[in-house]
Amino acid sequence: MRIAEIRLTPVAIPDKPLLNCKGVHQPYALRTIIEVVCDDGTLGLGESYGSSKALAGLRKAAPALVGLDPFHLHELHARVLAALPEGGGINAKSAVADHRLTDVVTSAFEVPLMDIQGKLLGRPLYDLLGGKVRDRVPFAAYLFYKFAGHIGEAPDEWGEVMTPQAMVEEARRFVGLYGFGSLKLKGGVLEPALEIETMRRLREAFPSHPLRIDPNGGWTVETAIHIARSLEGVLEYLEDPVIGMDAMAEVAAATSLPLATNMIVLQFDQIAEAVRKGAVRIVLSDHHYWGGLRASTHLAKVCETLGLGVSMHSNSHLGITLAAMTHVAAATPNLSYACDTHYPWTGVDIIEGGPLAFDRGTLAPPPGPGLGVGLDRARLAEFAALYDTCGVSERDDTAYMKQFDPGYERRVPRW
Ligand SMILES: O=C([O-])C(=O)C[C@H](O)[C@@H](O)C(=O)[O-]
Repeated sequence: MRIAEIRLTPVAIPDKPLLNCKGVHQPYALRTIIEVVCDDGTLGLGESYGSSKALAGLRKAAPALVGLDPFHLHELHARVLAALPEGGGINAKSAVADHRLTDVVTSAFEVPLMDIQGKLLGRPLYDLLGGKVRDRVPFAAYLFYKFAGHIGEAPDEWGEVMTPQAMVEEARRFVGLYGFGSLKLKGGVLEPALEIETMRRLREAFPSHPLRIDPNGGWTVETAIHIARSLEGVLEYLEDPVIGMDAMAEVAAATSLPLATNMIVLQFDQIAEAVRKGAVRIVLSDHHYWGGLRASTHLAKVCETLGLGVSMHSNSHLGITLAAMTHVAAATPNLSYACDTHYPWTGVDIIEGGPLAFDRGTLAPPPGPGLGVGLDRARLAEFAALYDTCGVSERDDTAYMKQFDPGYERRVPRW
């Protein structure tokens, strides 16, 4: 059996005006849906970033994969490296490092190949990762400060969330609708005193929910140490308070709170320095850029060996990604924190049966062989058409923020 055809479909999905330290989410988030078809007709599904750089990398590598045995994942990586000899970075979120394009592209194709493997074997994907160690995977509510609505539009159903009290209401709604048992706040948006107050109010309102805050490196070392010390005993961990390995190490040394990251440890060769410097105690995995699902379980093993915790990062995404995250989380013994997910914010999907439903904040890996999800082709066509017409071709939270506030400047750190 060999790969016969690969189809790449960029899609745009409606998103909410969610704030972070660099601006605000545009009205549409971009993704690429990947279909890998084998010569016997078996179809594997995947989902990756929708930025033009990611799409260009996927498009360039795809022809080189025709003829590949879907079980030969080392060869997949070798073919991606050969097809993208210039390499390069993608999806920069920090001053430290980009995600490696070749890892992103390998990851993007590894998921559909493993979906195919599962379908051929008649086994769920988690069985190809060592079998599941939990039946249900816990996810965290991903709380955002937000504007009431997009420019020129009526307020959305979540309304404006720009105060600590409004955030408690957002959290109540998330917990009420989805049953989430952990809460993560996207910070770096309001001035530090207000974000400290937000976390304290969340603690009062949800006394037993683990809490975390992630300003995406939006604080100076001084601010971060102040906030960390103020929230000791309140948070389970503090994610990427500052930019850079040395700055993270300085904050880590000044607080008892464990620091987590998806900004200073993005690939395997950054782990050793982080450990040497004592910069982080928890690494956030993400199969989209760590090299795939198997690489995510390898990361977990490395973290276990080094005494680091493992949690899971997300970006705006659809159900193929959520299914993949759930399979890998189900098969990762030491993934001991609830996974991040943006999924409820978009609330639409291109998978058959509509969006996957959380129960008590958890998801079971979809049943059936492979990933366990199929494509709703009408919905795929709808969001592909939206990609062509929506006017968004790159994520640029800062440019969109300037439409709300012409004086806004991108500053990291901001506070
Ligand atoms: O944990 C993170 O760093 C993220 O979730 C990255 C995202 O891009 C987040 O900052 C967002 O959606 O604004």
